[in-house]
Amino acid sequence: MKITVVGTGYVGLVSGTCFADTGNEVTCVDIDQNKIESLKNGKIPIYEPGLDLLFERNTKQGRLTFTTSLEDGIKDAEVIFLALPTPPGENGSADLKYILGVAEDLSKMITDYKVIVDKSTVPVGTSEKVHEVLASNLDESLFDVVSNPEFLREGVAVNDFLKPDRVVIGTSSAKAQKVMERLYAPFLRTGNPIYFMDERSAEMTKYAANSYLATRISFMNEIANLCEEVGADVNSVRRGMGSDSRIGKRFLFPGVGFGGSCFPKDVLALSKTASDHKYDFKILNAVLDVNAIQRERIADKICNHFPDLKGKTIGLWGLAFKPNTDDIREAPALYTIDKLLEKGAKLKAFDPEAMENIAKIYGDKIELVSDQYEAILDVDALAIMTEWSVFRTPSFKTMKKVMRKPVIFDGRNLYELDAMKEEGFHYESIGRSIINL
Ligand SMILES: NC(=O)C1=CN([C@@H]2O[C@H](COP(=O)(O)OP(=O)(O)OC[C@H]3O[C@@H](n4cnc5c(N)ncnc54)[C@H](O)[C@@H]3O)[C@@H](O)[C@H]2O)C=CC1
Ligand SMILES: O=C(O)[C@H]1O[C@H](OP(=O)(O)OP(=O)(O)OC[C@H]2O[C@@H](n3ccc(=O)[nH]c3=O)[C@H](O)[C@@H]2O)[C@H](O)[C@@H](O)[C@@H]1O
Repeated sequence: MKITVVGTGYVGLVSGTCFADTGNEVTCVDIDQNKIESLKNGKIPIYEPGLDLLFERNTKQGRLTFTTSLEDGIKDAEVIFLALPTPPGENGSADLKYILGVAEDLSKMITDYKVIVDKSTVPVGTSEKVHEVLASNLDESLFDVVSNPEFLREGVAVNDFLKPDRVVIGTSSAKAQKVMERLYAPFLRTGNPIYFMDERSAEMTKYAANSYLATRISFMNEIANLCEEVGADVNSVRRGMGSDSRIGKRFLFPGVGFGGSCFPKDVLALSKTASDHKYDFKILNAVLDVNAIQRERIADKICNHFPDLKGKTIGLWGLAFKPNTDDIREAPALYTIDKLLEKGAKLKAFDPEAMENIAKIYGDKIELVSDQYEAILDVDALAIMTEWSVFRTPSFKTMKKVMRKPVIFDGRNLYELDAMKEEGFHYESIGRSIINL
Protein backbone atom coordinates (compact mmCIF):
# COMPACT_ATOMS: atom_id res chain seq x y z
CA MET A 1 0.00 0.00 0.00
CA LYS A 2 1.21 3.57 -0.61
CA ILE A 3 1.13 5.55 2.64
CA THR A 4 1.99 9.09 3.66
CA VAL A 5 2.86 10.05 7.22
CA VAL A 6 2.65 13.78 7.95
CA GLY A 7 4.82 14.73 10.92
CA THR A 8 8.09 12.86 11.34
CA GLY A 9 8.59 12.98 15.11
CA TYR A 10 8.63 10.14 17.62
CA VAL A 11 5.28 8.77 16.47
CA GLY A 12 5.44 9.59 12.75
CA LEU A 13 8.94 8.26 12.16
CA VAL A 14 8.39 5.05 14.12
CA SER A 15 4.99 4.39 12.49
CA GLY A 16 6.27 5.20 9.01
CA THR A 17 9.33 2.98 9.40
CA CYS A 18 7.31 0.07 10.79
CA PHE A 19 4.70 0.34 8.04
CA ALA A 20 7.51 0.34 5.47
CA ASP A 21 8.94 -2.77 7.10
CA THR A 22 5.75 -4.69 6.34
CA GLY A 23 6.14 -3.92 2.64
CA ASN A 24 4.28 -0.65 2.29
CA GLU A 25 5.69 2.26 0.33
CA VAL A 26 5.90 5.10 2.84
CA THR A 27 6.62 8.79 2.36
CA CYS A 28 7.23 10.84 5.49
CA VAL A 29 6.50 14.55 5.27
CA ASP A 30 7.71 17.22 7.68
CA ILE A 31 7.93 21.00 7.57
CA ASP A 32 11.24 20.89 9.41
CA GLN A 33 13.77 21.05 6.58
CA ASN A 34 16.74 20.14 8.80
CA LYS A 35 14.96 17.01 9.97
CA ILE A 36 14.12 15.92 6.43
CA GLU A 37 17.63 16.69 5.21
CA SER A 38 19.11 14.64 8.03
CA LEU A 39 16.72 11.72 7.36
CA LYS A 40 17.52 11.84 3.64
CA ASN A 41 21.19 11.57 4.62
CA GLY A 42 20.46 8.47 6.67
CA LYS A 43 20.64 10.19 10.06
CA ILE A 44 17.81 9.66 12.55
CA PRO A 45 17.26 12.87 14.56
CA ILE A 46 15.91 11.10 17.66
CA TYR A 47 17.21 8.29 19.85
CA GLU A 48 14.86 5.33 19.75
CA PRO A 49 16.33 1.85 20.32
CA GLY A 50 15.96 -0.55 17.40
CA LEU A 51 14.77 2.11 14.97
CA ASP A 52 18.13 2.38 13.17
CA LEU A 53 18.07 -1.20 11.85
CA LEU A 54 14.58 -0.91 10.40
CA PHE A 55 15.28 2.58 9.11
CA GLU A 56 18.42 1.50 7.28
CA ARG A 57 16.80 -1.55 5.71
CA ASN A 58 13.74 0.31 4.48
CA THR A 59 15.49 3.43 3.21
CA LYS A 60 18.08 1.29 1.40
CA GLN A 61 15.37 -0.75 -0.26
CA GLY A 62 13.54 2.44 -1.26
CA ARG A 63 10.32 1.82 0.69
CA LEU A 64 10.86 4.74 3.08
CA THR A 65 11.37 8.23 1.65
CA PHE A 66 11.22 11.79 2.96
CA THR A 67 10.04 15.14 1.69
CA THR A 68 9.07 18.59 2.88
CA SER A 69 6.41 18.85 0.18
CA LEU A 70 2.98 17.68 1.29
CA GLU A 71 1.74 17.79 -2.28
CA ASP A 72 4.52 15.47 -3.53
CA GLY A 73 4.25 13.31 -0.44
CA ILE A 74 0.58 12.42 -0.89
CA LYS A 75 0.80 11.53 -4.60
CA ASP A 76 -0.84 8.11 -5.14
CA ALA A 77 -1.21 7.58 -1.38
CA GLU A 78 -4.15 5.48 -0.28
CA VAL A 79 -3.77 6.40 3.38
CA ILE A 80 -2.50 9.64 4.94
CA PHE A 81 -1.54 9.52 8.63
CA LEU A 82 -1.43 12.72 10.66
CA ALA A 83 1.24 12.38 13.38
CA LEU A 84 1.40 16.04 14.23
CA PRO A 85 1.96 17.83 17.54
CA THR A 86 -1.05 18.57 19.74
CA PRO A 87 0.57 20.68 22.49
CA PRO A 88 -1.46 22.28 25.25
CA GLY A 89 -3.06 25.53 24.10
CA GLU A 90 -3.47 28.57 26.34
CA ASN A 91 -6.29 27.07 28.40
CA GLY A 92 -4.87 23.54 28.63
CA SER A 93 -6.91 22.04 25.81
CA ALA A 94 -4.99 20.43 22.93
CA ASP A 95 -4.00 22.96 20.29
CA LEU A 96 -5.36 21.67 16.98
CA LYS A 97 -3.70 24.25 14.72
CA TYR A 98 -1.25 21.73 13.20
CA ILE A 99 -3.93 19.10 12.54
CA LEU A 100 -6.52 21.48 11.14
CA GLY A 101 -3.86 23.41 9.19
CA VAL A 102 -2.71 20.25 7.40
CA ALA A 103 -6.34 19.18 6.85
CA GLU A 104 -6.95 22.54 5.18
CA ASP A 105 -3.87 22.07 2.95
CA LEU A 106 -4.97 18.53 2.07
CA SER A 107 -8.45 19.73 1.16
CA LYS A 108 -6.85 21.71 -1.68
CA MET A 109 -4.64 18.88 -2.91
CA ILE A 110 -6.62 15.65 -2.86
CA THR A 111 -7.92 14.47 -6.22
CA ASP A 112 -8.70 10.78 -5.59
CA TYR A 113 -10.05 8.73 -2.63
CA LYS A 114 -7.86 8.78 0.46
CA VAL A 115 -8.26 7.65 4.05
CA ILE A 116 -7.09 10.43 6.36
CA VAL A 117 -6.04 8.88 9.66
CA ASP A 118 -5.48 10.90 12.79
CA LYS A 119 -2.74 9.30 14.89
CA SER A 120 -2.13 12.34 17.09
CA THR A 121 -3.78 12.48 20.49
CA VAL A 122 -6.77 14.77 19.98
CA PRO A 123 -9.86 15.77 21.95
CA VAL A 124 -13.16 14.06 21.37
CA GLY A 125 -14.85 15.55 18.31
CA THR A 126 -11.64 16.30 16.38
CA SER A 127 -12.34 13.74 13.61
CA GLU A 128 -15.54 15.64 12.91
CA LYS A 129 -13.63 18.92 12.77
CA VAL A 130 -11.08 17.41 10.35
CA HIS A 131 -13.97 16.08 8.28
CA GLU A 132 -15.56 19.52 8.16
CA VAL A 133 -12.35 21.21 7.06
CA LEU A 134 -11.78 18.65 4.30
CA ALA A 135 -15.41 18.83 3.17
CA SER A 136 -15.19 22.60 2.80
CA ASN A 137 -13.16 22.06 -0.40
CA LEU A 138 -13.64 18.40 -1.28
CA ASP A 139 -16.41 16.11 -2.40
CA GLU A 140 -17.24 13.69 0.45
CA SER A 141 -16.71 10.70 -1.83
CA LEU A 142 -13.00 11.55 -2.00
CA PHE A 143 -12.11 10.90 1.63
CA ASP A 144 -12.87 9.25 4.94
CA VAL A 145 -11.51 10.39 8.29
CA VAL A 146 -10.40 7.74 10.77
CA SER A 147 -9.25 8.07 14.36
CA ASN A 148 -6.37 5.68 15.14
CA PRO A 149 -4.80 6.71 18.44
CA GLU A 150 -1.26 5.52 19.05
CA PHE A 151 -0.24 3.77 22.29
CA LEU A 152 3.51 3.34 21.78
CA ARG A 153 5.92 4.31 24.56
CA GLU A 154 9.14 6.13 23.86
CA GLY A 155 12.21 4.00 24.47
CA VAL A 156 10.37 0.84 23.39
CA ALA A 157 8.44 2.43 20.55
CA VAL A 158 9.47 0.03 17.79
CA ASN A 159 8.51 -3.03 19.81
CA ASP A 160 5.24 -1.44 20.94
CA PHE A 161 4.38 -0.58 17.34
CA LEU A 162 5.28 -3.96 15.91
CA LYS A 163 3.50 -5.86 18.69
CA PRO A 164 0.69 -3.63 19.91
CA ASP A 165 -1.44 -4.81 22.86
CA ARG A 166 -4.34 -3.66 20.71
CA VAL A 167 -5.14 -1.40 17.79
CA VAL A 168 -8.02 1.03 18.13
CA ILE A 169 -9.78 2.29 15.01
CA GLY A 170 -12.58 4.83 15.13
CA THR A 171 -14.53 5.01 11.91
CA SER A 172 -18.05 4.98 10.58
CA SER A 173 -16.94 4.03 7.06
CA ALA A 174 -16.92 0.34 6.04
CA LYS A 175 -14.56 1.20 3.17
CA ALA A 176 -12.00 2.86 5.47
CA GLN A 177 -12.35 0.02 7.98
CA LYS A 178 -11.29 -2.51 5.31
CA VAL A 179 -8.21 -0.42 4.42
CA MET A 180 -7.19 -0.17 8.08
CA GLU A 181 -7.74 -3.91 8.63
CA ARG A 182 -5.43 -4.70 5.72
CA LEU A 183 -2.77 -2.28 6.86
CA TYR A 184 -2.63 -3.57 10.44
CA ALA A 185 -3.03 -7.31 9.71
CA PRO A 186 0.76 -8.00 9.81
CA PHE A 187 0.99 -6.51 13.32
CA LEU A 188 -1.88 -8.60 14.72
CA ARG A 189 -0.81 -12.09 13.77
CA THR A 190 -0.53 -13.31 17.37
CA GLY A 191 -4.19 -12.58 17.96
CA ASN A 192 -3.84 -9.21 19.63
CA PRO A 193 -7.12 -7.44 18.98
CA ILE A 194 -8.13 -4.64 16.66
CA TYR A 195 -11.16 -2.79 18.02
CA PHE A 196 -13.44 -0.89 15.69
CA MET A 197 -15.60 1.80 17.24
CA ASP A 198 -16.98 5.23 16.50
CA GLU A 199 -14.52 8.11 16.16
CA ARG A 200 -15.45 9.80 19.45
CA SER A 201 -14.95 6.61 21.45
CA ALA A 202 -11.55 6.04 19.83
CA GLU A 203 -10.46 9.57 20.71
CA MET A 204 -11.71 9.11 24.27
CA THR A 205 -9.99 5.72 24.64
CA LYS A 206 -6.59 7.35 24.16
CA TYR A 207 -7.14 10.01 26.84
CA ALA A 208 -8.74 7.50 29.20
CA ALA A 209 -5.76 5.13 28.88
CA ASN A 210 -3.11 7.80 29.44
CA SER A 211 -5.04 9.43 32.26
CA TYR A 212 -5.60 6.11 34.02
CA LEU A 213 -1.88 5.25 33.84
CA ALA A 214 -1.00 8.71 35.14
CA THR A 215 -3.54 8.22 37.94
CA ARG A 216 -1.86 4.97 39.00
CA ILE A 217 1.48 6.77 39.17
CA SER A 218 0.16 9.70 41.21
CA PHE A 219 -1.66 7.25 43.49
CA MET A 220 1.55 5.30 44.08
CA ASN A 221 3.50 8.50 44.67
CA GLU A 222 1.05 9.43 47.41
CA ILE A 223 1.28 5.92 48.89
CA ALA A 224 5.08 6.31 48.83
CA ASN A 225 4.93 9.67 50.58
CA LEU A 226 2.67 8.20 53.23
CA CYS A 227 5.03 5.20 53.60
CA GLU A 228 7.75 7.67 54.54
CA GLU A 229 5.51 9.12 57.26
CA VAL A 230 4.39 5.81 58.76
CA GLY A 231 7.65 3.87 58.40
CA ALA A 232 6.57 1.43 55.68
CA ASP A 233 8.62 0.49 52.59
CA VAL A 234 6.87 1.30 49.32
CA ASN A 235 8.87 -1.35 47.43
CA SER A 236 7.32 -4.06 49.58
CA VAL A 237 3.92 -2.43 49.39
CA ARG A 238 4.15 -2.20 45.59
CA ARG A 239 5.01 -5.88 45.25
CA GLY A 240 2.28 -6.88 47.67
CA MET A 241 -0.30 -4.84 45.78
CA GLY A 242 0.84 -5.55 42.24
CA SER A 243 0.69 -9.31 42.52
CA ASP A 244 -3.10 -9.05 42.83
CA SER A 245 -4.10 -9.80 39.25
CA ARG A 246 -6.88 -7.23 39.48
CA ILE A 247 -4.24 -4.56 40.07
CA GLY A 248 -1.25 -5.80 38.03
CA LYS A 249 2.46 -5.15 38.47
CA ARG A 250 3.09 -2.49 35.86
CA PHE A 251 2.96 1.28 36.25
CA LEU A 252 3.09 1.17 40.04
CA PHE A 253 6.60 2.56 40.41
CA PRO A 254 6.75 5.67 42.55
CA GLY A 255 9.39 8.22 41.69
CA VAL A 256 9.86 11.84 40.76
CA GLY A 257 6.48 12.25 39.08
CA PHE A 258 5.47 11.45 35.52
CA GLY A 259 6.96 13.50 32.73
CA GLY A 260 7.21 13.32 28.97
CA SER A 261 5.33 14.98 26.18
CA CYS A 262 2.10 13.08 26.79
CA PHE A 263 0.89 12.26 30.32
CA PRO A 264 1.06 15.84 31.64
CA LYS A 265 -0.55 17.35 28.54
CA ASP A 266 -3.14 14.62 28.05
CA VAL A 267 -4.39 14.62 31.65
CA LEU A 268 -4.69 18.41 31.41
CA ALA A 269 -6.53 18.19 28.08
CA LEU A 270 -9.02 15.61 29.39
CA SER A 271 -9.63 17.74 32.43
CA LYS A 272 -10.30 20.68 30.09
CA THR A 273 -12.71 18.59 27.99
CA ALA A 274 -14.54 17.70 31.21
CA SER A 275 -14.80 21.31 32.35
CA ASP A 276 -15.96 22.38 28.86
CA HIS A 277 -18.84 19.99 29.45
CA LYS A 278 -19.41 21.40 32.94
CA TYR A 279 -18.15 18.14 34.44
CA ASP A 280 -15.80 18.49 37.37
CA PHE A 281 -13.39 15.56 36.89
CA LYS A 282 -12.01 15.68 40.44
CA ILE A 283 -9.56 12.77 40.16
CA LEU A 284 -7.74 14.24 37.17
CA ASN A 285 -7.13 17.54 38.90
CA ALA A 286 -5.72 15.68 41.91
CA VAL A 287 -3.47 13.59 39.63
CA LEU A 288 -1.93 16.80 38.26
CA ASP A 289 -1.64 18.45 41.68
CA VAL A 290 0.12 15.41 43.13
CA ASN A 291 2.47 15.29 40.16
CA ALA A 292 3.39 18.97 40.50
CA ILE A 293 4.47 18.30 44.09
CA GLN A 294 6.18 14.99 43.35
CA ARG A 295 8.45 16.28 40.61
CA GLU A 296 9.99 18.66 43.18
CA ARG A 297 10.36 15.99 45.84
CA ILE A 298 14.02 15.18 45.26
CA ALA A 299 14.95 18.87 45.13
CA ASP A 300 12.97 19.35 48.36
CA LYS A 301 14.82 16.49 50.04
CA ILE A 302 18.14 17.99 48.95
CA CYS A 303 17.13 21.43 50.26
CA ASN A 304 16.14 19.87 53.59
CA HIS A 305 19.47 18.12 53.88
CA PHE A 306 21.50 21.19 52.91
CA PRO A 307 19.77 24.24 54.39
CA ASP A 308 22.16 26.42 52.35
CA LEU A 309 23.00 25.15 48.88
CA LYS A 310 25.31 28.03 47.99
CA GLY A 311 28.80 26.64 47.46
CA LYS A 312 27.50 23.07 47.24
CA THR A 313 27.85 20.93 44.11
CA ILE A 314 25.24 18.32 43.23
CA GLY A 315 25.79 15.62 40.62
CA LEU A 316 22.85 14.44 38.55
CA TRP A 317 22.48 11.00 36.99
CA GLY A 318 19.76 10.98 34.33
CA LEU A 319 18.08 13.89 32.59
CA ALA A 320 15.67 12.27 30.11
CA PHE A 321 12.07 11.86 31.30
CA LYS A 322 12.59 8.07 31.28
CA PRO A 323 15.35 5.66 30.23
CA ASN A 324 16.17 4.76 26.62
CA THR A 325 15.17 8.08 25.15
CA ASP A 326 16.79 11.47 24.51
CA ASP A 327 13.45 13.19 25.13
CA ILE A 328 13.46 15.79 27.91
CA ARG A 329 9.99 17.21 27.34
CA GLU A 330 8.47 17.77 30.82
CA ALA A 331 11.29 15.70 32.32
CA PRO A 332 11.21 15.78 36.14
CA ALA A 333 14.98 16.48 36.01
CA LEU A 334 14.21 19.93 34.59
CA TYR A 335 12.22 20.89 37.68
CA THR A 336 14.99 19.63 39.95
CA ILE A 337 17.64 21.52 37.98
CA ASP A 338 15.64 24.75 38.09
CA LYS A 339 15.08 24.55 41.83
CA LEU A 340 18.66 23.65 42.69
CA LEU A 341 20.05 26.41 40.46
CA GLU A 342 17.64 28.88 42.04
CA LYS A 343 18.98 27.91 45.47
CA GLY A 344 22.53 28.58 44.33
CA ALA A 345 23.84 25.02 43.88
CA LYS A 346 26.43 24.13 41.24
CA LEU A 347 25.36 21.23 39.05
CA LYS A 348 27.21 18.53 37.14
CA ALA A 349 25.22 16.04 35.09
CA PHE A 350 25.41 12.94 32.96
CA ASP A 351 22.78 11.25 30.81
CA PRO A 352 23.55 8.57 28.20
CA GLU A 353 21.43 10.24 25.48
CA ALA A 354 19.76 13.48 26.55
CA MET A 355 22.69 15.85 27.12
CA GLU A 356 22.50 17.52 23.73
CA ASN A 357 18.86 18.46 24.37
CA ILE A 358 19.65 19.68 27.90
CA ALA A 359 22.54 21.81 26.60
CA LYS A 360 20.10 23.58 24.25
CA ILE A 361 18.11 24.79 27.28
CA TYR A 362 20.73 25.39 29.97
CA GLY A 363 23.88 26.21 28.00
CA ASP A 364 26.74 26.52 30.48
CA LYS A 365 24.45 26.91 33.52
CA ILE A 366 25.16 23.27 34.30
CA GLU A 367 28.29 21.27 33.62
CA LEU A 368 27.56 18.32 31.34
CA VAL A 369 30.13 15.54 31.45
CA SER A 370 30.51 12.39 29.41
CA ASP A 371 30.92 9.87 32.21
CA GLN A 372 28.74 8.99 35.20
CA TYR A 373 31.66 8.99 37.65
CA GLU A 374 32.93 12.32 36.36
CA ALA A 375 29.47 13.72 37.17
CA ILE A 376 30.04 12.93 40.85
CA LEU A 377 33.67 14.00 41.11
CA ASP A 378 33.95 16.27 44.18
CA VAL A 379 30.20 16.63 44.60
CA ASP A 380 28.45 17.05 47.93
CA ALA A 381 25.63 14.73 46.83
CA LEU A 382 24.27 12.73 43.91
CA ALA A 383 20.66 12.98 42.72
CA ILE A 384 19.36 10.13 40.55
CA MET A 385 16.60 11.31 38.24
CA THR A 386 16.28 8.61 35.54
CA GLU A 387 16.56 4.84 35.96
CA TRP A 388 18.97 4.14 33.09
CA SER A 389 20.27 0.55 33.44
CA VAL A 390 23.84 1.78 33.64
CA PHE A 391 23.08 3.40 37.02
CA ARG A 392 21.71 0.19 38.56
CA THR A 393 24.93 -1.56 39.54
CA PRO A 394 27.62 1.11 39.80
CA SER A 395 30.87 0.67 41.69
CA PHE A 396 29.98 2.04 45.11
CA LYS A 397 33.66 1.91 45.97
CA THR A 398 34.54 4.29 43.13
CA MET A 399 31.57 6.48 43.98
CA LYS A 400 32.73 6.90 47.56
CA LYS A 401 36.24 7.62 46.40
CA VAL A 402 35.30 10.40 43.99
CA MET A 403 32.43 12.07 45.87
CA ARG A 404 33.24 14.76 48.40
CA LYS A 405 30.56 13.24 50.64
CA PRO A 406 28.78 9.87 50.24
CA VAL A 407 25.27 11.26 49.95
CA ILE A 408 22.67 9.95 47.48
CA PHE A 409 19.15 11.19 46.74
CA ASP A 410 17.56 8.49 44.62
CA GLY A 411 14.37 9.48 42.80
CA ARG A 412 14.00 6.02 41.27
CA ASN A 413 14.68 3.64 44.19
CA LEU A 414 17.55 1.89 42.43
CA TYR A 415 19.39 0.50 45.44
CA GLU A 416 18.62 -1.77 48.37
CA LEU A 417 18.59 -0.05 51.76
CA ASP A 418 20.80 -2.75 53.32
CA ALA A 419 23.45 -2.29 50.66
CA MET A 420 23.49 1.45 51.18
CA LYS A 421 23.90 0.98 54.91
CA GLU A 422 26.72 -1.50 54.38
CA GLU A 423 28.46 0.71 51.84
CA GLY A 424 28.21 3.68 54.20
CA PHE A 425 26.08 6.10 52.20
CA HIS A 426 23.61 8.66 53.45
CA TYR A 427 20.74 7.51 51.26
CA GLU A 428 17.31 9.06 50.73
CA SER A 429 14.90 7.49 48.27
CA ILE A 430 11.16 7.56 47.59
CA GLY A 431 8.74 5.95 50.06
CA ARG A 432 11.43 4.23 52.15
CA SER A 433 13.27 5.09 55.33
CA ILE A 434 16.33 7.29 55.26
CA ILE A 435 19.73 5.67 55.79
CA ASN A 436 21.59 8.17 57.93
CA LEU A 437 25.34 8.03 58.20
N1 LIG B 1 5.71 10.75 21.70
C1 LIG B 1 4.98 9.70 22.01
O1 LIG B 1 5.46 8.76 22.63
C2 LIG B 1 3.56 9.62 21.60
C3 LIG B 1 2.89 10.71 21.07
N2 LIG B 1 1.57 10.62 20.74
C4 LIG B 1 0.88 11.76 20.12
O2 LIG B 1 1.32 11.83 18.75
C5 LIG B 1 1.40 13.19 18.33
C6 LIG B 1 2.81 13.49 17.83
O3 LIG B 1 3.70 13.33 18.90
P1 LIG B 1 5.29 13.27 18.70
O4 LIG B 1 5.61 12.36 17.58
O5 LIG B 1 5.87 13.02 20.02
O6 LIG B 1 5.58 14.77 18.25
P2 LIG B 1 6.94 15.39 17.70
O7 LIG B 1 6.95 16.79 18.14
O8 LIG B 1 8.09 14.49 18.01
O9 LIG B 1 6.75 15.35 16.10
C7 LIG B 1 5.84 16.11 15.40
C8 LIG B 1 6.42 16.46 14.04
O10 LIG B 1 5.44 17.16 13.26
C9 LIG B 1 6.11 18.12 12.47
N3 LIG B 1 5.17 19.12 11.95
C10 LIG B 1 4.62 20.18 12.59
N4 LIG B 1 3.79 20.84 11.74
C11 LIG B 1 3.84 20.19 10.55
C12 LIG B 1 3.21 20.38 9.29
N5 LIG B 1 2.37 21.37 9.08
N6 LIG B 1 3.50 19.53 8.29
C13 LIG B 1 4.37 18.50 8.47
N7 LIG B 1 4.99 18.26 9.65
C14 LIG B 1 4.72 19.09 10.67
C15 LIG B 1 7.17 18.67 13.42
O11 LIG B 1 8.20 19.32 12.69
C16 LIG B 1 7.64 17.38 14.11
O12 LIG B 1 8.73 16.79 13.42
C17 LIG B 1 0.96 14.02 19.54
O13 LIG B 1 -0.41 14.27 19.44
C18 LIG B 1 1.23 13.10 20.71
O14 LIG B 1 0.38 13.38 21.81
C19 LIG B 1 0.87 9.45 20.86
C20 LIG B 1 1.48 8.33 21.35
C21 LIG B 1 2.88 8.32 21.75
O1 LIG C 1 0.59 9.04 24.55
C1 LIG C 1 1.78 8.88 24.67
O2 LIG C 1 2.65 9.64 24.28
C2 LIG C 1 2.34 7.68 25.37
O3 LIG C 1 2.48 8.06 26.77
C3 LIG C 1 3.04 7.04 27.59
O4 LIG C 1 4.33 6.66 27.12
P1 LIG C 1 5.66 7.54 27.44
O5 LIG C 1 5.28 8.92 27.81
O6 LIG C 1 6.57 7.32 26.29
O7 LIG C 1 6.35 6.84 28.69
P2 LIG C 1 5.86 5.98 29.94
O8 LIG C 1 6.67 4.77 30.01
O9 LIG C 1 4.40 5.82 29.99
O10 LIG C 1 6.31 6.93 31.14
C4 LIG C 1 5.71 8.20 31.33
C5 LIG C 1 6.21 8.82 32.63
O11 LIG C 1 5.69 8.11 33.74
C6 LIG C 1 6.76 7.74 34.62
N1 LIG C 1 6.42 6.44 35.26
C7 LIG C 1 6.03 5.38 34.50
C8 LIG C 1 5.69 4.19 35.11
C9 LIG C 1 5.74 4.06 36.51
O12 LIG C 1 5.43 3.01 37.12
N2 LIG C 1 6.12 5.15 37.23
C10 LIG C 1 6.48 6.34 36.64
O13 LIG C 1 6.82 7.31 37.36
C11 LIG C 1 7.98 7.64 33.74
O14 LIG C 1 9.16 7.79 34.49
C12 LIG C 1 7.73 8.78 32.78
O15 LIG C 1 8.17 10.02 33.32
C13 LIG C 1 2.15 5.80 27.52
O16 LIG C 1 2.72 4.75 28.30
C14 LIG C 1 1.98 5.33 26.08
O17 LIG C 1 1.09 4.22 26.03
C15 LIG C 1 1.42 6.48 25.25
O18 LIG C 1 1.29 6.12 23.90
